[in-house]
Amino acid sequence: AELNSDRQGLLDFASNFPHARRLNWNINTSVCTSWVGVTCNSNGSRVIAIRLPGIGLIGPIPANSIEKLDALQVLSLRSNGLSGNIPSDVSSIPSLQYLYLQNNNFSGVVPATLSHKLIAFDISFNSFSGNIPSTFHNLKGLTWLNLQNNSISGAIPSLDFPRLKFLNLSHNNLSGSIPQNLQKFPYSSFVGNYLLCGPPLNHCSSNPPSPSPSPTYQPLSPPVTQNYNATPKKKFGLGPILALAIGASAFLFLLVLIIYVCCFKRKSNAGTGILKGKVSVGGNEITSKDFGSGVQEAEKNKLFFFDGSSYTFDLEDLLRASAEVLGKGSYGTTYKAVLEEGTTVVVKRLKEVDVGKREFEQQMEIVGRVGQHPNVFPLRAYYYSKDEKLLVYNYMPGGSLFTLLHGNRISGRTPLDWDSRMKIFLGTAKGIAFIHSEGGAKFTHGNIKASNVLITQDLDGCISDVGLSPLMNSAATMSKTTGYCAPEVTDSRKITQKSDVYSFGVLLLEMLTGKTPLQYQGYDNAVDLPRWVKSVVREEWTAEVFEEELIKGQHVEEEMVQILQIALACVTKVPDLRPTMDQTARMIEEIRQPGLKYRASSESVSNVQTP
Ligand SMILES: Nc1ncnc2c1ncn2[C@@H]1O[C@H](COP(=O)(O)OP(=O)(O)OP(=O)(O)O)[C@@H](O)[C@H]1O
Repeated sequence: AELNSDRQGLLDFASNFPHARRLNWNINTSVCTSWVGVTCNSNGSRVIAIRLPGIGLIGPIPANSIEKLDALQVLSLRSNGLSGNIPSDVSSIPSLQYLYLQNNNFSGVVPATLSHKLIAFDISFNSFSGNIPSTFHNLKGLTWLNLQNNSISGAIPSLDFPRLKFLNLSHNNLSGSIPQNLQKFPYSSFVGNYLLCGPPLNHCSSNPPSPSPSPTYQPLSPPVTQNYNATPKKKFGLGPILALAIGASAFLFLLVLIIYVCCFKRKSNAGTGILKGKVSVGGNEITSKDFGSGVQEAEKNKLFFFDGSSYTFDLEDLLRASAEVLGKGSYGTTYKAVLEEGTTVVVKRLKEVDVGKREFEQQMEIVGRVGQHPNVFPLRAYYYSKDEKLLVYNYMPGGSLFTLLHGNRISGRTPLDWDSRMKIFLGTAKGIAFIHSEGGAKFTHGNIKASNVLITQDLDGCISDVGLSPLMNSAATMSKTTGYCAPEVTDSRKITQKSDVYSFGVLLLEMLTGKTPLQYQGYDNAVDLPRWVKSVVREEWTAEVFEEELIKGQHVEEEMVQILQIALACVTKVPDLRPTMDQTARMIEEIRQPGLKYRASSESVSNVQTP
């Protein structure tokens, strides 16, 4: 019954807009699966999000329509031609968390009745007037508030937004001093309010600035009473009048220049979104082929989110985000993208995908399932079109194991201690073992390496890029994995669970030696890390294998030797002699918990020469 009421609300809304026919909201199709821009909860019983950005809706929001959707969490109607007031029954839907109405023609006063659950509220670039209501006080969870470019006047109330991360009140008619608790926001949050003062704008002077204040202007101190009769009136000569005229013209010229510069800046800022083709590399903005270029206009809402993802942005939000290139890997380019509402995600733009839509979607379904293990990095959303394939992940501020191991050394920071390494050995092994248990125990990873082990907040290892190798052109995927690649894998079709075990063995050696596995030249003319380690061990120089800093640690040598044995078992040349990933994980676990009494049944471990 509730879904019926949601459906009716949507139909009542659409009935007001001739363009809405394009939405394909057909009474005979399923609201949750077929209606464009509509998202339901996981059991399909309620509509929780409406995202209709830039689809040409013109006119007022009809009464008695959207307010019927009383489980709605996201309402995005931005970049349309909507006008009139925002019905208070809509803005106060109790479950509403994200309200995006920017870039429309709304007018009237800023809505005072808002859902207490609001996290983001954006009504920028409209024609709202009136004051900022003091009822905003109730919005304790607000992280994003954008009221820029309206005609809002009056003083800024001293609002307490404990979670606010983004604030923009610029280009309104606000006046008075900026409340202290908002002074931490930048100049750009307040600029363009000529009667506003105090940090980060100019300090407030005791005389209210001219021109004369608006009716709601509240002077900071009582106005200075002027006794006009007290001073004798002076007659001005031609000189001062000329000076005044020149001064006034110079001021006008300056004003025009400032307005021009502001407009120009706004235009160029609008181009920093990924869709606009500007991304930054190492902090420098560059123009590059953007990852939105293959997105068709009609497909902008087809971002597929996995269950458990708390993100509420749509594809257009993503494409407008400002982006920074994190790196170019064998599967494509990876971007860190910061969305308008402040969320940071990672977007992988796949190149050379070798499969059709159906196969891609089937693989994504498995990837979604595998991502439920704590040591497997979950995919949050994906987009597929003929020309563009995008994958969305959480951003991990801890970076990858590669940076932790090798980046730290470059920057002179303390190397990873042994306990942390043990935790990462075990976590990563468990993650890969879980991957191998999926897909009828036939699933593989195919690209295990240090940059694909992301580091969680509690310093655990989480294996990323899961399930991508079967999607890719086989030659392309092998280009960057040579140092980790098992000798039998000549192209990606030859990837097996045992070749993953080999790569994991290389990863263990990398963490023991502190050396990168690629093209290592060393003893015995060895060219890769496993061969180098084996040659050193054969010469009974075992201690030389370990990273110097590790040797300094106390009582860990025995554990290090045990891990070395496991690593060498994993990099055994003959695939069948390598342990399984599950066995490997359990062997690592047993080092710290001998009570488990696990012994690998494989002869592989006993084959390894004890160092
Ligand atoms: N979710 C994430 N959070 C933080 N950093 C990430 C994330 N995903 C990837 N990275 C980092 O971004 C960089 C580029 O990643 P990408 O996966 O494109 O390349 P790669 O791991 O070097 O190669 P490959 O494509 O073969 O996996 C790597 O340093 C990687 O560790």
